[in-house]
Amino acid sequence: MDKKTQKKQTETPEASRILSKPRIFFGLTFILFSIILALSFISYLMNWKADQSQAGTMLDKSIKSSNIFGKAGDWFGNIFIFESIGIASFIIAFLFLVVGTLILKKKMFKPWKTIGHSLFFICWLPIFMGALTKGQGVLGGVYGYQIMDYLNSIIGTVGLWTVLAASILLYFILEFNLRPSSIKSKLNKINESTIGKVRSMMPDSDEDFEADEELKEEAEEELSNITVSEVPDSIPNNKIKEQEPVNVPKGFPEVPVSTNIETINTPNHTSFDDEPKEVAQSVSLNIATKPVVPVSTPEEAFDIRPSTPPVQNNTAAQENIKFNVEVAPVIDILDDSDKKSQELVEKHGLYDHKLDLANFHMPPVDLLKDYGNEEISINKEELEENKNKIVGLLKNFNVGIAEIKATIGPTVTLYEIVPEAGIRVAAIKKLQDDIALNLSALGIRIIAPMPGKGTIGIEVPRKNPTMVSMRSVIASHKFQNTDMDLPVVFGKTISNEIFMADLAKMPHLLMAGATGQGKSVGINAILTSLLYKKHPSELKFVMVDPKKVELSLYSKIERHYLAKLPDAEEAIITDTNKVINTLNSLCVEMDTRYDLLKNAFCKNLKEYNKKFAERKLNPENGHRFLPYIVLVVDEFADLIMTAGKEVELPIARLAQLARAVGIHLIVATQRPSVNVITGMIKANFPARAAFRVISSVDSRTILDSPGADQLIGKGDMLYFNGNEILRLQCAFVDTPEVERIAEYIGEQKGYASAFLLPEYVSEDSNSSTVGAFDPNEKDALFEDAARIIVSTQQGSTSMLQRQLKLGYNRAGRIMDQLEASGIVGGFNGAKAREVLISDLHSLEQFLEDLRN
Ligand SMILES: Nc1ncnc2c1ncn2[C@@H]1O[C@H](COP(=O)(O)OP(=O)(O)OP(=O)(O)O)[C@@H](O)[C@H]1O
Repeated sequence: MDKKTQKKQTETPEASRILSKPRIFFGLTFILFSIILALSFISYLMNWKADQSQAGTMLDKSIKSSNIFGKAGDWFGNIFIFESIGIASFIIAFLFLVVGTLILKKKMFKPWKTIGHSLFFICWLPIFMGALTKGQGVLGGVYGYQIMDYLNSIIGTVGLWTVLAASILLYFILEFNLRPSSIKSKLNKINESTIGKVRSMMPDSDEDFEADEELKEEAEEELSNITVSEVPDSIPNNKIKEQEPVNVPKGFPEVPVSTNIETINTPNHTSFDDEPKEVAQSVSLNIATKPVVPVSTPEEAFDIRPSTPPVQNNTAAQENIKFNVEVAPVIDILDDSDKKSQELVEKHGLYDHKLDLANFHMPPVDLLKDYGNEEISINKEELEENKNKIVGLLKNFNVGIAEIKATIGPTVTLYEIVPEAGIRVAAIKKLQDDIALNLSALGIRIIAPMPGKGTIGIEVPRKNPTMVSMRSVIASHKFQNTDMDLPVVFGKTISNEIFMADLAKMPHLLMAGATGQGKSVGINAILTSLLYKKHPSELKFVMVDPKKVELSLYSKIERHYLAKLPDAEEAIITDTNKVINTLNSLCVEMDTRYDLLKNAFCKNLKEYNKKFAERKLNPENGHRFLPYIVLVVDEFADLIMTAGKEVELPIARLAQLARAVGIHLIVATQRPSVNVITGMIKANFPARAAFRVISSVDSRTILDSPGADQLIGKGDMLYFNGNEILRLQCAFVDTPEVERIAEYIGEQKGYASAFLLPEYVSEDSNSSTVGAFDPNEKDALFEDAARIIVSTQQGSTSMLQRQLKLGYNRAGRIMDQLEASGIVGGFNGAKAREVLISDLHSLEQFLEDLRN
């Protein structure tokens, strides 16, 4: 069956029209035979009396026949007309014609319908002719007469005629859909000459033998007549034909009157005036298939109201019901704390974290050096030379090029190649190393294929690169109008666009690059962009610089932007031991921040600070405005070498958890080897920046792919954002520029000290750091704190914060005093401290002793 359908599908219309020879032969034979039969019958009817005697004398040459087809004609006439069905024999001849046309693939007749009609008349006509001629003549044939005679004897003459009339009537009603309304509408239509029009527009109307088809069309026209307002005159006839599925069913089914009837408008309503039920039928069918047409004036609508009284009653009833609509007022339910915060906001306004340094001025762009014209110059000779080199080289590897396009960036030109049809990118990818070797000039990087482009990219360094100055990117519209939380402008892309990323979203950055390749400049570019965008109250840096010289420039901004441990002399940490304490202190700060966020029901720092600004968080409960903290670690390899796991663990912990509380890490290293950038660290630093590294192994360590070893240095970098690798030219900011910025900030009024990180006391230095207890210096809340701790038996600083409504630092100091006095044990990591006094009575005695 499948084969058949396939065959059918593959046959073109022309092919299907070509007839095979047997087909032609048999088709024509049938048609010819039908003609012979018909002519024989006609001839027989004219001479049957004379010829009847000749029947059975077929082989007797002496007897001549008057039939135009001779004795054969006589024989046919005798067999079919006389001895069988009378003039209904013509239907037999006609059926031969139908079969002939079907064999010849002439779709003149619908075979099954034609056979159906023919059979009816083959049965009906002989009886009718038999009854009409009362057996005289040959018009009814022997069968016709005998059946008529038989029926006559059973049901009588009247009964016979009734049966004949009823059967022909039923035939017309069922087959041709003849009912009074359609006859009437047909007559109307004829009057309006629409049938003539429609038929003339139909392509094969002359071939349309079927009377029922014609009647169907008339029924459709009748429908289209009802919806004349919707069907423009210009709609061709085939549009009307499309309505065939809406054909009026043969059995006149009862169609319920739609309630939408009133909205139907028809200009022809007069033709249905006397038959409202019929109208309702047609209309509801229309509703099912066509959109309802709104009525402008109800008078123009159908006169069908009697058939739809419930609708009117309903409408009337609906009109009488009073219908009130009330819009519920939006009830703003404020709990006590919300009310209080609203009152505070009304009284003092939103909390402004910048107020402490209200007169602070952000550094102006002028502090950055103007390096002059940064427009990219196009060197046509260089472009041509590189192009020829690339085309020639790829030819050596049998890689044809269909198209080549160059995009000139600040330091490199990207040649995008569309390979010739048939050359697979995978094949070129295989050749990547060979091509790179052949294009051995430093800095060539092949990207096969270019992500999302289907081309191959070859990056070739320019002979005269254009420098990207920090000033140009900071002054750019893009940077000035950014809404990023921690905007970092790296430089420009290969297509000379300014590239920015949000450190808050990165959320931590791993940087690598061999010495002298631009890593320090890169860190300065990052810090500069943050300094140009963030107020000192919003951002604090924790700087770790084992090399001691790289970040020392920033010491001037200590009281504005830097954070340090309470006991640290300098904010920029250079001592490995202090680095460990600082990193752990950051972990404590992270935990504290999580506690604060949890108590404030906030998911992240931004939400928390917003709530705090709206005065919804009480500072007495330890809440405070939380600045972003950016930890910058230069020479990470050095730290790992000296402190190993002690550094790696807090870094990994911070990297894993700190993003939500606004602590972000920038970790830079010269040697991106696997023992420095361990799997644990790498997994938590999705954003990576690679300057030129020494080997492709290093490149793979930092970026998980080669390429960083092919860079040309001087700020040429690859940036991996977790999805794709981008080649960038890092913005250049020189040391004097950074100095100027630091000076500008440092000269302004700052905080009393650097932002103090929570104190972290390592287990082995417990006794040494918490000094001896001095009762004279004890905090005013010392005794209250001691009572809380002993009564709850929990040595927790955050509990003290909550209970005594203290800030973290004061609570921490009290806890240190409690430890020094021997009420609580030493710092116990994440766990609460041990409480050394078991009950309040003992405590009171202890406090009494202390007082004395
Ligand atoms: N973005 C840049 N644009 C132009 N030149 C740059 C850029 N970055 C660095 N350079 C040049 O490269 C030199 C070295 O840069 P940088 O000091 O940043 O290297 P480094 O990788 O930090 O080296 P080290 O690790 O030894 O400190 C700079 O003095 C400068 O001349």
